[in-house]
Amino acid sequence: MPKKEGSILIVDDNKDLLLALKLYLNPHFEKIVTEHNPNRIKEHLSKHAFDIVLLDMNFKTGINNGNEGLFWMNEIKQADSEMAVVFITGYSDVELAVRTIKKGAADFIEKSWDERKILSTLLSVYQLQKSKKSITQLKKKQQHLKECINDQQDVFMGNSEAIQQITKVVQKVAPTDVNVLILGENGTGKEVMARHIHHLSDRRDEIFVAVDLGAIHENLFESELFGHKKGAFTDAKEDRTGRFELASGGTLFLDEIGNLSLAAQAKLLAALQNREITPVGGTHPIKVDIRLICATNMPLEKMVAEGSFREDLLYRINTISVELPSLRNRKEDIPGLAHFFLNKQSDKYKKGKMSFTADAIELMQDQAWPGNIRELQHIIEKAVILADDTTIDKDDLFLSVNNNKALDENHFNLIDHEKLLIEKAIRNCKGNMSKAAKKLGINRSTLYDKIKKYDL
Ligand SMILES: Nc1ncnc2c1ncn2[C@@H]1O[C@H](COP(=O)(O)OP(=O)(O)OP(=O)(O)O)[C@@H](O)[C@H]1O
Repeated sequence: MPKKEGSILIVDDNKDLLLALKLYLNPHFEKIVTEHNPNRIKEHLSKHAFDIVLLDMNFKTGINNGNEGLFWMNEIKQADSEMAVVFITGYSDVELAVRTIKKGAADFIEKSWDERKILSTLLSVYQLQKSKKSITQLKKKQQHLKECINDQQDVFMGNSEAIQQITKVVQKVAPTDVNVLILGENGTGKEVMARHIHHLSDRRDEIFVAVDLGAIHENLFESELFGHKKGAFTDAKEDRTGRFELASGGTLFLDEIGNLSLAAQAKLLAALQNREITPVGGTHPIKVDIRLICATNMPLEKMVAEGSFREDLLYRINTISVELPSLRNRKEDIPGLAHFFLNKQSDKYKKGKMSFTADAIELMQDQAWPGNIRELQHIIEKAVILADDTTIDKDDLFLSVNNNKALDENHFNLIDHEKLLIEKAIRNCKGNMSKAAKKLGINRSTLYDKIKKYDL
């Protein structure tokens, strides 16, 4: 016996018919409520979430124009516009039936008492109703996801020369459908930039799907990206939609593209060239319409020269490429970013209005930030959590002076670099001068001479 599901309210003035229908339908539906008085329909609807109302067309004897049924259907639709109403009519009146369906009825059944037909009509209306409900639910979820995407647009881009240049390019490129490759060190905001491009594009109301290719096992690459059919391999317990299909209509963001094996690169290239994918175990290809944005922190051109990245794939993904600067190369943006994170975190941890001292800002601008914006964000979050009052000074950042301190890429003064290296070695060796000297490749007395000379 199949699982009983679905609930029906049956409204008819003929009590014998109500009883007969209830007995007959009982094994097939989870809940059946019968009512002979149409005035009580709304009361029933307010008490229970029905899937279908099975409604008599004519209640008053002698009148069979169906108007009464249409009146009650309107009442039902006012209470619940999505409710499926199926009419019961004693008169084989096709015109009337068509009129009811035009007005919003899901279907109609005749009182001719063809049991199988009644059941099959109700079951198919129920299935349709179930699908409609899940579509409504999916739309709500999609709306929620879009709102989350918009939330993530809460970013601080910055005013540095480098960022202004990039913003100009991005504004031109975003509304087109061209593929974009975003380069940059870890934590420089590649995903944030990809979302920003999506947000500025004509696809902004569609989905943005991000895939971290570095986190996908080689064996699962195809199934993850192109989907699979139930039974295609041992663990394929049911059909699965791949990320390409999921992103169709919207933007697909492939992060860490430099991590793909050559075999996976070939499969990806074929999908991008044909703009279609075939799920693992599937028999026919599915068209996909995606805007592709890729990102990596790896030197793809060098990898092409070495043979570990396909040149044709690189050409396909980098119609336009954007290189995000490291944080140490956009120091002018550090105060803005720091304040942006400070406001966000102080709101999150309900710390009230907080501020930095000038020394704290200076210290942050002096750091190397190997983890870039992500690291800055973490440091500020930690400082906000641990702060005793609303002002964050340099000591509250828990960054030791000169820790991670970096010199600008264009700083070529040898002495400055030597000083920095000596400090770093001493710190690394926790003050053990013999070890530090060994690390630096000099003897202990030379190290002391240099410490004295540079007043370290
Ligand atoms: N412009 C920005 N404004 C605000 N926050 C940002 C900005 N750029 C990056 N972030 C924050 O920094 C963190 C890292 O950003 P994101 O994940 O985009 O970097 P990524 O370059 O893609 O990193 P990875 O190379 O590790 O994948 C995120 O928490 C993000 O919210």
